[in-house]
Amino acid sequence: MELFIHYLFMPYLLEGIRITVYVTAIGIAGGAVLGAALSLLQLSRVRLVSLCAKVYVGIFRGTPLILQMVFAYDAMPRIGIRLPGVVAAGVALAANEAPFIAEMIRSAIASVGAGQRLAGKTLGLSAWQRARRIVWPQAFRAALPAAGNAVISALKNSALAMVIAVPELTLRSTQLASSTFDFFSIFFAAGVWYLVLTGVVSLVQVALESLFGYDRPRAGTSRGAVIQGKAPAIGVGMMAQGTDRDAAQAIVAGRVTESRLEYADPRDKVPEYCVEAMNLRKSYHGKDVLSDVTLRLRTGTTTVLLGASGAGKSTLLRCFGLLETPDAGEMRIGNRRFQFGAGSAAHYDDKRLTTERLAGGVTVILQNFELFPHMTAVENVTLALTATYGVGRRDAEEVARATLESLGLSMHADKYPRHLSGGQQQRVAIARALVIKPRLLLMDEPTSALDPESVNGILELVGELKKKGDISIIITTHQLKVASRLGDTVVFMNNGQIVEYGSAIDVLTKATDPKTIRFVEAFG
Ligand SMILES: Nc1ncnc2c1ncn2[C@@H]1O[C@H](COP(=O)(O)OP(=O)(O)OP(=O)(O)O)[C@@H](O)[C@H]1O
Repeated sequence: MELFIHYLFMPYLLEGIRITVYVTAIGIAGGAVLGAALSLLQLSRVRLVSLCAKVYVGIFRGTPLILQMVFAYDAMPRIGIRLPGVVAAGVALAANEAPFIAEMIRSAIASVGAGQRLAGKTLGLSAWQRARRIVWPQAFRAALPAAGNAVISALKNSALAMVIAVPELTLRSTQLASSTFDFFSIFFAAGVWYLVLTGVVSLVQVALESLFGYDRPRAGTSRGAVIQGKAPAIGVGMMAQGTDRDAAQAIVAGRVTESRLEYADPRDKVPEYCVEAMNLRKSYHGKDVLSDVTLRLRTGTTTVLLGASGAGKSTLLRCFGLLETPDAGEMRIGNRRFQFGAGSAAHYDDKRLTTERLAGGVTVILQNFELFPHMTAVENVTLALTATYGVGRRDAEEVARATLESLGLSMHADKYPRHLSGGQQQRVAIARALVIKPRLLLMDEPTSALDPESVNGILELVGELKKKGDISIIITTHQLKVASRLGDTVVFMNNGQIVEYGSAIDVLTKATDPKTIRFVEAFG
């Protein structure tokens, strides 16, 4: 035992630990930079670039680290690069770790669903803002466990640096043991030090996971607390009441018009129709999903797109929301006109569609809410105000809290989405959409994931929104209850076509199309 303690704190071995940590640090830092570059290069549209990246991955993943260490130390001087052993070992470790880190980054980014990016688009965020505010923070959290493993494996792999005579912990232990023949005490002490180092990495990993996890408690600001302290108001009809809320709404109104991206269409130039579609067509992989859709929806009304699963409702809604571009046809959203297909000279890229969406005051509430899980409810609602409209953080938060309060969510403003019920999450999604004062609100299956009680709550909420009359709403659903309660107009879709159109009562009770009749009978 005495010998073990003696070796445990022996300066000769402690110096070995310092070198081990140094080699590992070079390996991880270099591997992270190289891995990030590799993950980007592998996605390159230039085939030669992506091919080079893949060849690199193939070579460094397929050969032993020990060979790479020897190669870095022996071969580099032949091309005029002479590195000290410690650095050569770190560089070889970095080159070896890079493909694994690239894979870790790629899978962490892929773990952020497409719906999250789409939700960012509905709020008007640019591609850069979506990456920075939505994708990377979630990918970072997803990568933390794998990153901890990568550091631990680099720490252990650094022992291979002994083959190029780097005096790290393992080499020093070996040298010491071969001169004293006290193998057990020396290797036991070295093993304990490796455990301490990997233990520290694990602790840092756990701390980071908890720091960036979705369960950490979040306190509201003092300004938020003032608004939170009031009795919750149920229903959007109450949004206009109460001086705090008026003030908050006035703030956003003022900031929105001052912001860098004003509505291109003034609100007083209200068109008769909020949406006009002429011969819209859309196909995926050669299969027609929308066929010659022609439709006109009056401004200020609520339209329900009804139909069986796969009828094309969501696709049509995404086209109206400028999240998808039809292959052919014409569309008018508010005062903005769009032409698609052969006769159109317009190029609708991501940036143009975002600008048009903002100009038309269009937003979409996606199926399954798509709240950002790394943000609290109030942060979700604040995002579009700060990122898209340039509202200051404090003002934006005040407006967001007021909006949440008006939807009966003041008690939940500082909770993460995973701590909210389905109905509460849907309300937050509605608050996130309403806070930017849309003129056209598109809701994709807003009640499909909810229990009957929450469905009634959402129907009431949208009903109150309708009463305000300054917003046009389009809802997709396959629930007749939604159509009968909310639809001024009901459109029945089948196989990408509109087969029935009229008032809710007409479509639900006097339909002439056989598919519609069967659907109403089956679900009525
Ligand atoms: N991005 C896509 N790529 C390929 N096919 C797609 C895509 N989006 C939709 N589709 C296909 O288009 C058809 C219509 O889908 P859509 O989601 O519009 O129907 P829906 O009526 O909204 O159905 P649901 O009620 O189940 O949401 C389906 O067959 C679907 O598989």
